[in-house]
Amino acid sequence: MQEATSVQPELELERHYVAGLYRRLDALRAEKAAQLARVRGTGAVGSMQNVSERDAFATMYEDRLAQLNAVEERLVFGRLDLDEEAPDGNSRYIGRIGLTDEDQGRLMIDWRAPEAGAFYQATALQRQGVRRRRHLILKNRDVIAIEDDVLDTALLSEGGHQQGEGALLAALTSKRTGRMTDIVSTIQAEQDRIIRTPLAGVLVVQGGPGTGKTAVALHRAAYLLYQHRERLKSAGVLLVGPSASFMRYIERVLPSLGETGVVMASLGRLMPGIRAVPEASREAARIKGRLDMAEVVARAVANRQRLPQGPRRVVVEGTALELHPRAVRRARDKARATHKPHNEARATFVKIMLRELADQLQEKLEESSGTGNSVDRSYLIEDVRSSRDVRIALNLCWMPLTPEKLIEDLFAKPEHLAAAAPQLSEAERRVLHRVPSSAWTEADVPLLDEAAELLGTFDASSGRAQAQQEAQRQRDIANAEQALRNVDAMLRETGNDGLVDAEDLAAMNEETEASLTAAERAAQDRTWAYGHIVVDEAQELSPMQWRLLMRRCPLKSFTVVGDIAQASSAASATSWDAAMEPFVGKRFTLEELTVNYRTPTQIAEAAARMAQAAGLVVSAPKAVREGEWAPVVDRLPAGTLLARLVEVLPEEVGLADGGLVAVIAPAAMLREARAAVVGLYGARVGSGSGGLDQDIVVTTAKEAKGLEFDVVLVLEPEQLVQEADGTVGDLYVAMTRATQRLRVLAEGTVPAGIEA
Ligand SMILES: Nc1ncnc2c1ncn2[C@@H]1O[C@H](COP(=O)(O)OP(=O)(O)OP(=O)(O)O)[C@@H](O)[C@H]1O
Repeated sequence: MQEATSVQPELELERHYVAGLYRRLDALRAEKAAQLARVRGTGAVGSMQNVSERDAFATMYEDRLAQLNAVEERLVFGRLDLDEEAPDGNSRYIGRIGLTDEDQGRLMIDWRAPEAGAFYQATALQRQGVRRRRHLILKNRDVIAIEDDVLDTALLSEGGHQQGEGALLAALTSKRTGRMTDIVSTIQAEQDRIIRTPLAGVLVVQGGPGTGKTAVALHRAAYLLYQHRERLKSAGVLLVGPSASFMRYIERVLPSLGETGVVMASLGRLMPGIRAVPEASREAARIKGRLDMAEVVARAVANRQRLPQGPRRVVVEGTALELHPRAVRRARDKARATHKPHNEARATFVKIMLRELADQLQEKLEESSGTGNSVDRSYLIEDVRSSRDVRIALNLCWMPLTPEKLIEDLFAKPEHLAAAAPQLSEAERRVLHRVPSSAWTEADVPLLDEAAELLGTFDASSGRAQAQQEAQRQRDIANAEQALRNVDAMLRETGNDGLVDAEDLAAMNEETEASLTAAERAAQDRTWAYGHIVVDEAQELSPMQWRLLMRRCPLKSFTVVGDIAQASSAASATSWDAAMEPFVGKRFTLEELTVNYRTPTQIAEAAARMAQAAGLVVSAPKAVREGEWAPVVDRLPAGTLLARLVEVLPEEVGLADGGLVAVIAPAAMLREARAAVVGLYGARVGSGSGGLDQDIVVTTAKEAKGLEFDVVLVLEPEQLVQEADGTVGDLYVAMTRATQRLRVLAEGTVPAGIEA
């Protein structure tokens, strides 16, 4: 039973309490700022150890200060009144972080703490000891309204309540800003259950459009970091989304939940140092996404370990030697038997070959100088090694390679691809052909990653780069441990006794790894093993992209959210079973979200009807609210679409009333549609999720994936379908981006179902 109260005394009481919470927040901020200034003020003198300790402290205070600053908005949003009288009373305040007073008395509970679970879970049927759940609605630092869910009917007789707009509805109907906000104050029970699922294993969350999958994924990342801070802070959490504009759309949510240590990457950025563009050819994307491309890459690597056609003559210090295919094969087999990556196994190959040639050289020298005159072997090996002939010959057999070079050659040299990919038809191989130095695409990234895995470090003939990396990692860890051991000394040195409490010390213990920027290191290190990976819009991933991500998390701890019906990329999954099977078999848990929080009923139903008419199996979620408008469809004579767009746009912008308007166009129309809209609105027009002052966006369905807008205009739906090889996934996505209003402009046929 939901009630809102405007009873003045209750409101006054909450205002008073919330003002106290903000005072405490201010005090903590001032305290941390002072500690930070003091630590910085100690200067960079002293031993390395002191400097690293000071840096560790500074990072700890910076992190805490950043967290305290991030929670300003809607610091507190709930109160639970309980049956049980606890030592600190029978009310609990729920907020973004935990707060205690100077005497460690509890003022507010972190929403992720187990005791806060009932705020999201309790119902009238299963009260979980909750008598009343109160939502506090804040504007800046002031409580402007309170709204009660009374779960214990005995309380109802207290009277004085009146119906009001729910906190949830208020959140759902608010204007969009182009940036996602957190939902921490209104997480619904089915979402909360998923957010709090234990860390281990693969959790797949299927949900139709607008069911809060992205929101749930982000809150789950924050929850897991809170619950498993020690483990996840050092190993890190990776969050993967479909595009750069999507990453921009969600980037503020985790910081607003006080979490900054998550590595976020779009599919084009999963390989450090590579900034990939979308794959233009759907057919190329489909082929490159196939799992057997892993074998193709493996064969391409093996093919770079070559045998000479026949004996090859090499000259060392004026003496002619022979490189025999037989000897090369023996060395190659031994090098392969090390099971090391290509560049690292090369060292074994080279060593054996140098020995073999040195033997020959020794024999020849001894022959020419008469028996019994032995020659110093170490000189011989050096002579062989420094011979240009030998270097060229050995490189031809086993060239050190970068992943970029291997994959570039694979697609630029038809004979390389033919040898590595006999299973592809000639037509398929032609699709993959491209000129050297082409831009890397999203579909190349997993191939580059596969190649990197099989090639190993480029500078590995000496193993130097790897050794350096390992040494740096060891130094980092040693530094962190040292800093911890000397915490007491540091406290004395900086005069911080008493200001750093046990909690801070514990936090430092946990965060020292982060102070060595686990997230930054992880983002730059292709071989980093994450503690958990969250994948959004996961239906789009190709098998090869999954393979890459599985490699990044050997523990196979994943949160995977998506909607199979929205799949539109060429190599996307047709079911979660099919997507997961190659990697975890049936060992994943499938959860479903069933309520659409974004799209009003009329639009949600139109989109579902259209999808079903096209034969798509959609889990059509129940929309949580009615909209003001039914979808509008303009059927237009040929050649008039853009003129009509220019005509109706001002009306739609007016109806958006300061909110966001998106024009979603087929790729082939994008340029002219943008020109038409820019002609009207100039610099107000943006792309992706829009910029600061860009409240009108012209974009493709692919770019709009995961985003939302108050008003959506879909141009030429039939063409959107054609561009996606006749599938309606993109159109379904486009229609379900609207939070208020949808208008469809069509010169061609209007797909069945859009109109009731
Ligand atoms: N419990 C909630 N309280 C308030 N708002 C919510 C809640 N759940 C979801 N929303 C809002 O609903 C909208 C849709 O959520 P979200 O983008 O996470 O859905 P989605 O399932 O990822 O959608 P899609 O698959 O269509 O991209 C967002 O504006 C989100 O903030």
